[in-house]
Parts: sequence; C-alpha cells; structure tokens
Amino acid sequence: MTRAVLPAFWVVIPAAGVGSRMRADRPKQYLQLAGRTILEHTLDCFLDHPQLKGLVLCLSVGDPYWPELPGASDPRIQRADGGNERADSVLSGLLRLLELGAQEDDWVLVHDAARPNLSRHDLDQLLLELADDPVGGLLAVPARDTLKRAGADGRVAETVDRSQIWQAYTPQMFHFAALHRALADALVAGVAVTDEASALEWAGLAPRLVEGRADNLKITRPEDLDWLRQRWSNKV
Ligand SMILES: Nc1ccn([C@@H]2O[C@H](COP(=O)(O)OP(=O)(O)OP(=O)(O)O)[C@@H](O)[C@H]2O)c(=O)n1
Ligand SMILES: C[C@](O)(CO)[C@H](O)COP(=O)(O)O
Repeated sequence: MTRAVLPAFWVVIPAAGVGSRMRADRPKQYLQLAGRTILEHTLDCFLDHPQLKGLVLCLSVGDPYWPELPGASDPRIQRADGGNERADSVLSGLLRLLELGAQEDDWVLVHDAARPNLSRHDLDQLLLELADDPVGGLLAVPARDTLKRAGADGRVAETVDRSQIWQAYTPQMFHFAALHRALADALVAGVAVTDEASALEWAGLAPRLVEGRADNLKITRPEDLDWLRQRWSNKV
C-alpha cells in the first residue's frame, strides 16, 4: 500500500548540552552557521512541516542564550528543562509532550539540536517508511570506512566486519507511550542510553534502520562546523 499522506508527529529537540568536545566559548548549538545559530537552523527543519503537531525544545536550566533569539517568542516552540544526560533531557521533553496532549500511539521524533543539516527528503522518507511500522526506527548510515577495534596499547586489536554496521543518526521515531516507557525504565535500571533506539532495544524491540544522508552530521568537533560552514557558504 503506498501511503499518500505522511503521518502527523511531535518533535523533541534535546538542546541542553554544553558541547565540551567543541571547545567553544558557548554551547555549540548557539554557534553561528550562515548568519544564524545552529539551533535555529535545526528548528527550521521542522517548524514549517504541515504534519507537525508540536515541538518541545529541551534547554539547560538558566540557558542565557535562547531568550536572546527571535524563536524565544515563537508560539510553536514549547520548552522543557534539560537534564544531566541527553536521555534525561529527552525524558523531560516527553513529559512536556504529555502535558501538551500527546496520545499513546502518536509518533514522536527526537532530533539532536546539533544536527542542522537534516534534509526535508530524509525527514519525509523516515516518516513514510515508518508510518505503519509497529516499532519505529531511525535515520542511519551504513559504515563506509574500514573499522578497527583498539587494544589497550592504542594499537589495532582487530579489524571489525563492517558489513552489518550502521551509524545511528537522528531523527529517531517512536510511538509516544512506547518511547516514554522504554526510556524511563532504562534510566531507572541504570542502563546507558545514548540514543532512543537503544532504550527500545533494551525493552526487547528491534527499531528499523532507514538509510539517510551522511551529511546529516552531528556537529561535535570544530572541524565538523568548519566543514558545514564551507558547505553552506553560499547560503548566507
Ligand atoms: N544533557 C544533555 C546532553 C546533550 N544534549 C543534547 O543532545 C544532543 C547530542 O549530544 P552531544 O552531541 O553529545 O552534545 P553535547 O553533550 O553538548 O556535546 P559534548 O558531549 O561534546 O559535551 C545535542 O544537541 C545536545 O545539546 C541534551 O539535550 N542534554
Ligand atoms: C543520538 C545520537 O546522535 C545518535 O548517534 C548520539 O548517540 C548522540 O550521542 P552524544 O554522545 O550525546 O553526542
């Protein structure tokens, strides 16, 4: 069956990190890219989507940067307090969605604030491919380089078979109740959850991998932003 209409969805944007690996003078989501902050570009990936039900932005308590941006007065952007880890911030965002009226089977997309280069094609492809999926899934990219496992001595211990290795990206798309329950249970159990899919996996489910563009990169280190600034130099 070809689905004519994309499913409606909520969005949670974890944006409460400090960006330590970026070694900048402010959290990386507030660094400039083509004349605006990285965070503003990321929000723009979703705010005009016709199927968006609502968006929750998870910010660190007392974040001094967000109030200075035009988006701070945008009624489409609801706020939630971030937590110590990314997963805590996401859980806080899910609780805000509950207050906003999210229903059990509503689709929720969680997308890193640090990924401003998400294409509309990848977003709609994720929505289309998972619209009728019983579990949900994530954008991901098959490993493209030879992979090495490091030994304690800092030398190669082995070359890893990469034929079934994928890098997890975001958005990650799951039903509200299933994601909320899996994430809350995993955190209570002390499970290290670095993405939403790993919480669903811990709950015994198998999220679907949806291949996306490798340039939907997470701005993590200075060279990542240098590359994207160069790529976007004609966007200003
Ligand atoms: N307690 C946290 C930690 C991270 N994030 C968000 O999760 C996304 C992915 O995390 P990461 O790239 O690790 O960001 P930071 O934690 O800020 O970076 P670092 O690990 O280098 O400090 C980012 O948009 C970040 O703002 C969050 O909302 N709350
Ligand atoms: C969610 C994520 O972007 C998927 O690759 C990644 O796990 C975030 O990890 P980070 O260490 O919080 O950047």
